[in-house]
Amino acid sequence: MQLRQLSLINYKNFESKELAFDAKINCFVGANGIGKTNILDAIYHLCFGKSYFNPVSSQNIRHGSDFFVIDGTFEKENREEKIVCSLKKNNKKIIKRNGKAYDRFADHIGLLPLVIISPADRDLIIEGSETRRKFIDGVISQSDKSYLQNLINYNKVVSQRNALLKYFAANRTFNKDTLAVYDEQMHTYGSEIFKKRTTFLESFIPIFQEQYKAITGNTENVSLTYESKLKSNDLLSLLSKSLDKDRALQYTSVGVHKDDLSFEISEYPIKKFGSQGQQKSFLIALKFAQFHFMKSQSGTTPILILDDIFDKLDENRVSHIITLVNNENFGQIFISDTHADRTESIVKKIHQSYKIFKL
Ligand SMILES: Nc1ncnc2c1ncn2[C@@H]1O[C@H](COP(=O)(O)OP(=O)(O)OP(=O)(O)O)[C@@H](O)[C@H]1O
Repeated sequence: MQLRQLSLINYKNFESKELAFDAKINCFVGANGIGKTNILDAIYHLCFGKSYFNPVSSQNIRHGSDFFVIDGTFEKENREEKIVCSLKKNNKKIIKRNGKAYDRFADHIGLLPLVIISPADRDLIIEGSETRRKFIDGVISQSDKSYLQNLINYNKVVSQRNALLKYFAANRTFNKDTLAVYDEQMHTYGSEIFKKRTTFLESFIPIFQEQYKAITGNTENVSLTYESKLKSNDLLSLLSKSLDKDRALQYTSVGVHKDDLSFEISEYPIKKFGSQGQQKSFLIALKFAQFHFMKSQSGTTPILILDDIFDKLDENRVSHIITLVNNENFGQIFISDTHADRTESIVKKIHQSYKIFKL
């Protein structure tokens, strides 16, 4: 799959921009704040219907304008896919595929697989567990629509259960039977989510380990572990055990909405004990593993976006990444970097066709 052309109107700092891409490697180079990441984000926007960096859609409209349009022509399995994503201030966003607007944006997800690696991914290491759950859920949902539906149903039941716990506390009352209805539903949806997360991670973790070894030259010992209380108990008994606690807290303290991933280097949390380069390598391995997983699930080679990934990596690691990109049949790649010379010398080593856009 590849993106052939991109045109932007009033998207972030671009009033108007037209770009035609190389089928393999495209690099955006230029000074800080010039708009390199904004172009990458526009590509992400076309594939996912939203920005990777700014979830408030209206803030992606260029200051002083009242709409944006992103227009891209992709080629997937020898078919042209023309995607237009537009937003007018105070209106709903519209995403059109070959001239036809989607009723549900969720239907667009998965059509154009893409993996992005950006400095913002550091949140996966430093932020709370929600970011890591979102990562797993995002990867699984792209190839499994029923997982996404289960997740939506589960989250709805959790908020209803929380509202009920609050109601009980406010009115100094309690009804075991009403709560049991929610517990049953949480158990049904939650067990399915737990099963799919477990199966996903069983195949994902070895790919991740392989990628990390390839990036670092097998010099470090890292681990990625799925943490869930459902590993040792079913959700119904967990809910029953934590009933007194939940009533006191007025929210549901156990369930798959509390699952996490633990990231360790030499058996210590990478958040506290990993260097910046080690953390970056860990994130790149995580995203490369996502790339391979998505490729095997969808049969389509995702677009790969590498936003500013070379900073803080030593020459060895950069050269291992180049070897990986060379060997492993990656498809179209978009790269941003502030150093034009560094980028050119790196992409030359990839031995593929490339285009450099100086912004
Ligand atoms: N809605 C908007 N309207 C106008 N300009 C915007 C808007 N949103 C962001 N910008 C501008 O976009 C610029 C940032 O662009 P971007 O993040 O793409 O830079 P970059 O080239 O990747 O820089 P760096 O090398 O520092 O990462 C900033 O100057 C910012 O003010």
